[in-house]
Amino acid sequence: MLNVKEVNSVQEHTIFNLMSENSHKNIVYCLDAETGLKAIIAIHDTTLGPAIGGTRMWNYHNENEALDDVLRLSRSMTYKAAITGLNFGGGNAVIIGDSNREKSEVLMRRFGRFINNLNGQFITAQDVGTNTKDMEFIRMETPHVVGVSEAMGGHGHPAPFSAYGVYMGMKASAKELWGSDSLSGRSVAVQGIGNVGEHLVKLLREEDARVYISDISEDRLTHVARKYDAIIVPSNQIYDLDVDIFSPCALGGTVNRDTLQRLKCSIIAGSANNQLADEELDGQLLMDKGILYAPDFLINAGGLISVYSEITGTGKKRAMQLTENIYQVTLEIFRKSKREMLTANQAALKIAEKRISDIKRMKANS
Ligand SMILES: NC(=O)c1ccc[n+]([C@@H]2O[C@H](COP(=O)([O-])OP(=O)(O)OC[C@H]3O[C@@H](n4cnc5c(N)ncnc54)[C@H](O)[C@@H]3O)[C@@H](O)[C@H]2O)c1
Repeated sequence: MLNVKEVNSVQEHTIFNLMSENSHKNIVYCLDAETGLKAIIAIHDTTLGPAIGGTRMWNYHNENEALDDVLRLSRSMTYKAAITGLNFGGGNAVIIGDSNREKSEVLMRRFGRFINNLNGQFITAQDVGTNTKDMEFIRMETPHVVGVSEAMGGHGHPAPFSAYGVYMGMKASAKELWGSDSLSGRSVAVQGIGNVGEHLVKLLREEDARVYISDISEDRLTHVARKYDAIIVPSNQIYDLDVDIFSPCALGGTVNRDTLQRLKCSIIAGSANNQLADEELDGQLLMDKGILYAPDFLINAGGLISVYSEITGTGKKRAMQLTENIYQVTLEIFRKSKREMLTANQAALKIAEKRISDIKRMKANS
């Protein structure tokens, strides 16, 4: 059996290895016995600006699962900001716990103090399990938070912008595949109808698409099905539907070797971060199967655009215009992917990485 020193060195070795695998810059563990706060903040890259990213509260099975999630989420924020042309770096935070039972004002405010200690290196906003009210609790302890209500000078929840960007990415995918970007009469399966999913269902139904929905929350299902006349399917059957488009809007990793054997769609376009369990392998499998994949970190950037305009004061209208541009960028990515024989994900990553390295060089030389 390992002694404490050996255990520590094994853990240290593992975490450092994980950090260096994707060049993460910083990881902060936040623990507070009084409030029960257990959180991890990961900063991936700050070449373009301060790291920005959501705070997710989720009942992770263990710390490793939380660490894995925050490392992947923070990395995708770096590329999301880069490809969208924003001057932000990538970061993310996760709070370990059940957001329905364990969230409180003091817990969020204590977490806000940890963010404040980073002196602006990390700015946060809503994600799964956190809402506008939580961001306002964090704001009581630090200015480094966005997504607060309009009454407090913010743009409110960024989800409508995220959903609009996903919708634009979906329409661009339809244009690429079918020659028309109309989604009228098309069938779409939306997995996860939370903040983003519900707004997306609204947009799709307004265009007269046939929409199937799944969620682990019965309340959400009943609410969204009634409001938008969407068709409920059991969670485990969403992958087997014979639909045109699959839209993952819950958690990451739902496009993987197992689900790819079941999916019958022609397009995958959704809001969830890190949809591909294995970017390289699953990206290639998608290509081999002839499924067009709209890269998640590109088409779900509407929320980031919204909080960027909150910080810069450029207004909601401008944020919507920038979000609409996701349509054009998605088409460009598909063209690059065909031209250079890359998966769509690789093509998008290449553009994002180039912007980061160009700016890094420019800064180093001036
Ligand atoms: N909120 C934003 O503006 C934004 C921006 C970019 C990316 N995203 C990503 O989009 C996704 C959704 O974000 P959100 O803000 O709507 O979160 P949310 O918490 O409001 O909604 C997530 C929904 O998914 C459901 N869900 C969880 N596991 C599920 C499963 N296995 N099957 C079906 N449903 C399941 C939850 O019950 C919930 O209703 C997340 O991956 C998030 O990181 C969100």
